Amino acid sequence: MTFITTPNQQPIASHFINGGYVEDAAGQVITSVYPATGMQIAELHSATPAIIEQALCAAASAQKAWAALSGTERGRVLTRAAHIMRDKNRELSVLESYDTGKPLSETLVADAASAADALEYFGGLAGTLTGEQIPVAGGDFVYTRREALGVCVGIGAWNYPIQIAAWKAAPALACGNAMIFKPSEMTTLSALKFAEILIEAGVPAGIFNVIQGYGDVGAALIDDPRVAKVSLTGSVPTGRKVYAAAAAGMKHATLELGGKSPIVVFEDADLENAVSCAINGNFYSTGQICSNGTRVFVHETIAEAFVARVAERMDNAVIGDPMDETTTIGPMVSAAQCDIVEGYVAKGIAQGARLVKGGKRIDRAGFYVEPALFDGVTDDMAIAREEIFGPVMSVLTFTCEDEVVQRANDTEFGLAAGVFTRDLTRAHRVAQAFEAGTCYINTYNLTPVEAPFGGMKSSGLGRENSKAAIEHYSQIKSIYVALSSTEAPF
Ligand SMILES: NC(=O)c1ccc[n+]([C@@H]2O[C@H](COP(=O)([O-])OP(=O)(O)OC[C@H]3O[C@@H](n4cnc5c(N)ncnc54)[C@H](O)[C@@H]3O)[C@@H](O)[C@H]2O)c1
Repeated sequence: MTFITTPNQQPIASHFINGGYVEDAAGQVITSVYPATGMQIAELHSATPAIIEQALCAAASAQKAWAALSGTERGRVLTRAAHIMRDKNRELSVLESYDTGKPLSETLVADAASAADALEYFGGLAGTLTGEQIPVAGGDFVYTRREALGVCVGIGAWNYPIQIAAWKAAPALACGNAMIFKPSEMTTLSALKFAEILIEAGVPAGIFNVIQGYGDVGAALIDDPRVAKVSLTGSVPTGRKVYAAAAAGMKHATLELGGKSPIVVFEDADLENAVSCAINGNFYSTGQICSNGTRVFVHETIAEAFVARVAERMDNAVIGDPMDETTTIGPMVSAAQCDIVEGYVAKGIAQGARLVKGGKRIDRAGFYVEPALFDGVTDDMAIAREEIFGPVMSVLTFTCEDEVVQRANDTEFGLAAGVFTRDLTRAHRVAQAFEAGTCYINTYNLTPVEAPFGGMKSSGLGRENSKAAIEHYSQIKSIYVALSSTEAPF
């Protein structure tokens, strides 16, 4: 086994407010750990009330001037930021791999690159955001303006830190809002670099701020009357708390939450394609993806062949050093996340599922666990009902379409779903019957910025990416214009 080094990744300071780094050492310590070694790479501080106040003041005082620019001017800056991100893709990817433990083979293509896509897409859209002119009785008319909400708060999860920051900031800034972003306390580093890049591109100071902290910092931001909106990426329990806090202040909310998504493989599917997509849809990012298809329903006539092929291909996984570009499975983000996986593997076995392979903690430094494959899983088992957020694939069998659609939808979640079949009408029929925000036919887990992404049921509210995101970062004002005088009854 090769020795993995743990280079220091200490940022200039913990927070980025009003165009520069800021520190307040009185804040609770947040230790950043490299998941491949378990060793510290940085030490930051949670935001104190003084830091929170500084960020709110900066955002509130910068926002109106930013909103007063034309959309084209705002878009030009965001597009420039996209180019800078692409130029710095390797540097950002290396940092993201240190922060999350995800292999560089992934971060080079999926993290900063996706963030750059968001900046480019919403930069292009910014100049096209217009209202409409509505003729009404008597020659009068109404025109509408699409206006910014004001100060928005973004709160991130730890699995895709820079992508989450950009998926929230790009539409927010395109619409003329300011943002305060609180990364997950597990992955504090890349949002600071993202803030630096926005400044370098010409985003005015105060328009995008990063403050670190645990849940209490996120909660304090949402409660502040200067905040108009919160967008959270996180778990369902946190989503419920954030939605309740937003409701109390009558604020806008976008919630990107967890899932337990189904992949349905019919007997006529291209088996190798379905196997590839199930592998990606369960083990990419070591299974730490909200939309993963962790309930794989396979038609009973091909289930044996499907499981055998997945198991065979799992032998080709390269588990190891995230910085080695041949590595395809890195560590999990934390020891706690490994414990959760081990707990679910034990529950799966105890409840009668067959562990085909994997699922064991790997005896080495860092937070490594083998990807796990279960078959013989039934709908009532914990591994088929609860979000694990780790590399555990559960294979269930089915007999007919109506039955599998009903079982696929029998969950509190509704984030994503996939169907694999060569029958075109069945593919569309099943995709339309899925109760999920993002559905796939003969592929899985692709999230291009042009397409809406988000959940139904407990998986969330609102949509990120695409033109749909604009609705969630702007509000419409109607202005009635009278062309004649108004009569009064007296
Ligand atoms: N739907 C999506 O787009 C998407 C994407 C990635 C991850 N996720 C979900 O995120 C979860 C994993 O991430 P996690 O463990 O970081 O989630 P989490 O819910 O524990 O934390 C998410 C964020 O919320 C903050 N937070 C916690 N309590 C808060 C409160 N009361 N008020 C405000 N903020 C608070 C945390 O500090 C963190 O920044 C999984 O459930 C996963 O499915 C969803």
